[in-house]
Amino acid sequence: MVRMKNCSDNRRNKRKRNDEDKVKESPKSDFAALSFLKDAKNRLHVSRPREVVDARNDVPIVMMEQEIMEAINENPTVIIRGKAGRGKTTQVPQFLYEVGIGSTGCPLGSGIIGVTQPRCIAVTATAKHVAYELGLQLGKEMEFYYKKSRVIFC
Ligand SMILES: Nc1ncnc2c1ncn2[C@@H]1O[C@H](COP(=O)(O)OP(=O)(O)OP(=O)(O)O)[C@@H](O)[C@H]1O
Repeated sequence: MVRMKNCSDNRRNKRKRNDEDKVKESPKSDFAALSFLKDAKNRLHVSRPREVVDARNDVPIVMMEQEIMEAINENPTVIIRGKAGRGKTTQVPQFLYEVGIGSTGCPLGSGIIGVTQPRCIAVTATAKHVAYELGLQLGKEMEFYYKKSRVIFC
């Protein structure tokens, strides 16, 4: 599980330092999939508008991109727990998209990056927001559906 950190909490800061030590002790470079994800040629080019770049800097989860991607690389299932508005829904799909997950040749599997939402209105709003942040055309490069299952597919 990746748990999002609250910097004002001393206990969590202590845990953060411990986590950093663990990362130093166990280099992750042996994983084939991680090599793929780190290889710049597999990354998809995303050109975000300046205001999007600035806005994303204020979203807490963006600072945890590397930690989250390493967890995804090493585990079949990853649970990310964090307060509302921290960026789980809108940012994690962007992390995946940018490194080429879902694209042909990815060792973690090709296909789609799928996001679910519990309400129709959230489906539309989230899809529009993520498409805007990634500079993708909704309906062409990114799709969304809300039928009985209320599932959004990006
Ligand atoms: N449709 C939207 N329009 C504008 N800004 C949005 C939209 N959706 C999300 N955001 C912005 O992105 C930030 C992260 O939102 P996101 O939905 O990814 O958080 P979350 O951690 O998934 O929250 P929750 O647990 O409630 O689903 C929000 O704080 C908000 O500033």
